[in-house]
Amino acid sequence: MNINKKESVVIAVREAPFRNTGMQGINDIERSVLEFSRECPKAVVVDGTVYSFDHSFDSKVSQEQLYRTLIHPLVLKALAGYDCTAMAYGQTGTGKSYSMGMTAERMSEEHVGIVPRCLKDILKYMNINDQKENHAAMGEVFASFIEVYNEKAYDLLAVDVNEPLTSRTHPRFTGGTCMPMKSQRDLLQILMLGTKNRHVRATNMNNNSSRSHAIVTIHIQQGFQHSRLNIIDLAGSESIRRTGNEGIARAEGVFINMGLMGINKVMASLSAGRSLIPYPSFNSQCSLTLLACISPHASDLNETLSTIRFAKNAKQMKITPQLSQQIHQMQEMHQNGRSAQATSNQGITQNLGRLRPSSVNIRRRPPPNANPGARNSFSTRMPQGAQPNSRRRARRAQNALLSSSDESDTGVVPTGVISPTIAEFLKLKKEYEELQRGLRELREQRAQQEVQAEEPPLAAERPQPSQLTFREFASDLFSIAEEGDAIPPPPFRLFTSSPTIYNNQDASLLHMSSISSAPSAVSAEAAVAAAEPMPSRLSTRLNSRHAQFIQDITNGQDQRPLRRSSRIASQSGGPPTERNEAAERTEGNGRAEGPSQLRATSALAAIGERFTMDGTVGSQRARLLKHRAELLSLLNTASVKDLQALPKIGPKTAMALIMQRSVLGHFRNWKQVEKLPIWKDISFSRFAKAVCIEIDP
Ligand SMILES: Nc1ncnc2c1ncn2[C@@H]1O[C@H](COP(=O)(O)OP(=O)(O)OP(=O)(O)O)[C@@H](O)[C@H]1O
Repeated sequence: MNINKKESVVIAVREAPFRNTGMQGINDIERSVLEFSRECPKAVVVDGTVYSFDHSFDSKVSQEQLYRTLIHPLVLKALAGYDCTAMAYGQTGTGKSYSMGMTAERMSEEHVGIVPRCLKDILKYMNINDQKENHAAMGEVFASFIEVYNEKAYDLLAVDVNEPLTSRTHPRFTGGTCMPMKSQRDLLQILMLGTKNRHVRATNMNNNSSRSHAIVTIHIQQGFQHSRLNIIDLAGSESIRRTGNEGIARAEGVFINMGLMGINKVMASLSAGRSLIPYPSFNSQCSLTLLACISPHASDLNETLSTIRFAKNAKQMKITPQLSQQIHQMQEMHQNGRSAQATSNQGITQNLGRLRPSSVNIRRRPPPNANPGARNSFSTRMPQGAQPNSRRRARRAQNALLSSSDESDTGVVPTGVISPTIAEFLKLKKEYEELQRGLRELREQRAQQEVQAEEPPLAAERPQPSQLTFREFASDLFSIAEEGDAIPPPPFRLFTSSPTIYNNQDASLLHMSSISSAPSAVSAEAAVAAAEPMPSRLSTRLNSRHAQFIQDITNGQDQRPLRRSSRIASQSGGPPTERNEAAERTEGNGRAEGPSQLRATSALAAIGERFTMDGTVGSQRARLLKHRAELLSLLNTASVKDLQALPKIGPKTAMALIMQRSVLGHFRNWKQVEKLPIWKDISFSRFAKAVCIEIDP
């Protein structure tokens, strides 16, 4: 059986009888706004306008005639293996439930609706009955009954429908309890159970108004073929103003209208040619027959016109019916990634009697090797304007990063590392730059001295302590001893959380350099010992001058005059500042230590530190690693604005960094940072140089 596209969507209108208003004779007075003509059986005239459909039925049409004309062809399609849907749409009280035959009331044959008639024919065609052993049966038939109430799906055949766990299911409900059907009695049972459980309420417009959308699905199992016939009784669209509903009924009305709006959207999608629709009974492969129920009342004209519009739009839907077997095979292919050939026919059989997956709810599978924890992160919105290519590149890079399990990088953030603030970092960076400059000058000076020096005997060359002032010594080393200038702190100590390096006696610094901050505690041996591992590139002369100077300071033989400020400080006995404390410490020598001496001490510390570093690669490396770890910690905590304060980091890079950080959780090591795709415009090495992490110990 081949179905052409035109036959796949069939639209019909049916006129409802006049409502019983309770007012005697009113129906005799009121004229219908609908006109039907025998000459044009497909047309209906609404308020003077002609609308044409596949079928139009006036109020006198019988249930049997309606079924034979409209639904019987659909039954034949279902028996041929196609999924089909018959749906009633329209204003409340216009006979949708009556037409569909959803009620279990005992009624005369003429009033029997579509569902029982469909089942009767299907059982007959399949040679199924409950009298015989069904040896001659061509297959099996099952039925399910579900409702969608307030946007939630309920299995009306569940034992206790009010039990939330058994009745409430996923919104994209695609199946339900399937009962085997062998006779009309079986159907009556499920209709009784279903209608008993279904939400119905008396309203101004209908004494028995359905408050939910109901779906009876007849499953036809013929060998390997499994097709479905969905019969849908939609709740009626209602104007809250006209129904006068309040409370729960009003809320129900809102949900009903929302659900109908959803159907409108699906219809619009199908009209636009989209094929991925997440509804099993309303999709691009499922043949559809729509029965639009309209009211003859002039007072309902707006609702009638709205229903007519809905029916006209429904005709625009692009549906390409496919054999349900093909659909299931496609579904299996998509869901399991297996070939259609491998699809187990047994699986289809097993699906019956329990929830059956949607035949078209195909979702793209995530990449098999994707990190499950990070999968959600990929759905994180990319910055606006990001091109698909850049998104792809970013994803690739992220995958690479996530799959990299290299934890061996020495920049791993140690626990307890305090991240410096951006302000601190920038200050430290400035200090670092000054230090670099100072060291550069020092190297140049040393080079000059080495060229000039003719290596005289040490004893003769070494000046007397009294002859060597701090200024002379410091100028030898740093050329920065001008009063008020900062003394450069030692390298690699800068990038810690403590920015107070200038003109302060940093205890830890001195400790690290093996020289105590108190001159009295600096022994000549310690100083000489600190000076001993003098690097070969320092001249011997410089080395000896340094050692001599340390000894002079230790012995209090420095003859430099005190500065006025220091004298005042020591005399006033004011609050003990660091400087005053230092001054007090020198009381034993009868002299207070002034700023020059403090600078000297700092300079000593710097020199000692440097010597130690030159002599001990391990400590230098440790400081560098600490700096790197701290900076990495900073990258893990700073805001976009703060990150932009870093050198080489603009708004785009900062934003990208934050995004990558949110994807990864945090940067585990510098290798991860280096591999980020954000370094396209500026190379990572330039950034590393700018933030001083490229220094290799
Ligand atoms: N063609 C018809 N012949 C005889 N009675 C009808 C016909 N259409 C509807 N009725 C009667 O009208 C009343 C309302 O019909 P029905 O409950 O089917 O409306 P509905 O559109 O399903 O309303 P709702 O959307 O509120 O559920 C019922 O009592 C029904 O028996």
